[in-house]
Amino acid sequence: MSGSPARAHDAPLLRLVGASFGYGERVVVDGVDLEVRAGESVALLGSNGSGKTTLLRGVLGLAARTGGRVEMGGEPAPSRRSRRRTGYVPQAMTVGGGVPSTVREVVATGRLPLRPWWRPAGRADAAAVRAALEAVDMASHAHEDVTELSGGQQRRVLVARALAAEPELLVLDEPLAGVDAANARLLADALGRLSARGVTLLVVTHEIGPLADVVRRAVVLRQGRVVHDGPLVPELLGAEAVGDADAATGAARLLHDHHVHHHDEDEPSPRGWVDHPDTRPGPGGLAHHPEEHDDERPGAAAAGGQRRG
Ligand SMILES: Nc1ncnc2c1ncn2[C@@H]1O[C@H](COP(=O)(O)OP(=O)(O)OP(=O)(O)O)[C@@H](O)[C@H]1O
Repeated sequence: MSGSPARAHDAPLLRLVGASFGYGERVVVDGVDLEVRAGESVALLGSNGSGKTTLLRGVLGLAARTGGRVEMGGEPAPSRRSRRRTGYVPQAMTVGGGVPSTVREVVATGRLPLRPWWRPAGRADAAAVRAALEAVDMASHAHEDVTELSGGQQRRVLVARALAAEPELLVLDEPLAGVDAANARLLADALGRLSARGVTLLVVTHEIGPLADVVRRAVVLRQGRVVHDGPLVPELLGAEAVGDADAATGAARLLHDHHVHHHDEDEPSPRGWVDHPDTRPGPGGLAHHPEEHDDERPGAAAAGGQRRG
């Protein structure tokens, strides 16, 4: 492979090449190679402490990279542009706080990184917020105080906040942890719909549960290294939740001849799951980078993604 980055239209949405991440001197994720194509739904599995969260944080630039490289659409990441294309729902976070806010207000904060601070929210922002709320079935709660919602509903609000920035890649850390069965089902259904619309999902989870209908591919980490990367299959379901990497590796062997996770499907429809009143290509975005609001926008090709399924 040449040293130059792949052209954006050929490149996986996310690529890790020998990527290592850690804290201080300590390397937690060690030399991981991983490619996620636009439109894929990938679960990141492994036992406690195997490095799942650190890998996500490394991809997002929240944990230090100690080796290798990360690319998004063939370009070095994290970058301002890659952050715009990525939505992040952190682990075990709720929306509690001293100041009462409505659900809609919280979700609207997901739009802040996309516009200069002096520009008031416009129709495109309103449409994106509405679509994000509808995507997680929370539109009917738009005017309620978030602090009065259940934990599971709050989790859906946080997913909506990430969606409000119209990300191409949605990264979720244990989205179902502590969520009751009914809300877990609703959340999984919402993720399934997003996936069907072309949003790429990378989900850290201990409990596949209802996500089994959504996730197509499993990457299992053990002590910071990938020990399985392939289809999510029943053999693996029995092993992953308890972090049984040996069983996962066995499943990987069973699946050796079934590299089905990059199956070609119909060409994707653009990501446009929000009907904007204006037609400017929607950038991705990360709700936690309010300082990033210049007018450099990813082009329509990047915004639409090149779904390979
Ligand atoms: N901020 C930090 N500073 C130092 N070490 C950390 C930090 N965060 C995590 N670690 C260590 O990195 C290792 C991997 O943690 P990480 O949270 O990535 O694992 P995980 O697979 O997500 O675990 P879990 O399933 O319990 O969330 C652990 O040993 C943890 O103690």
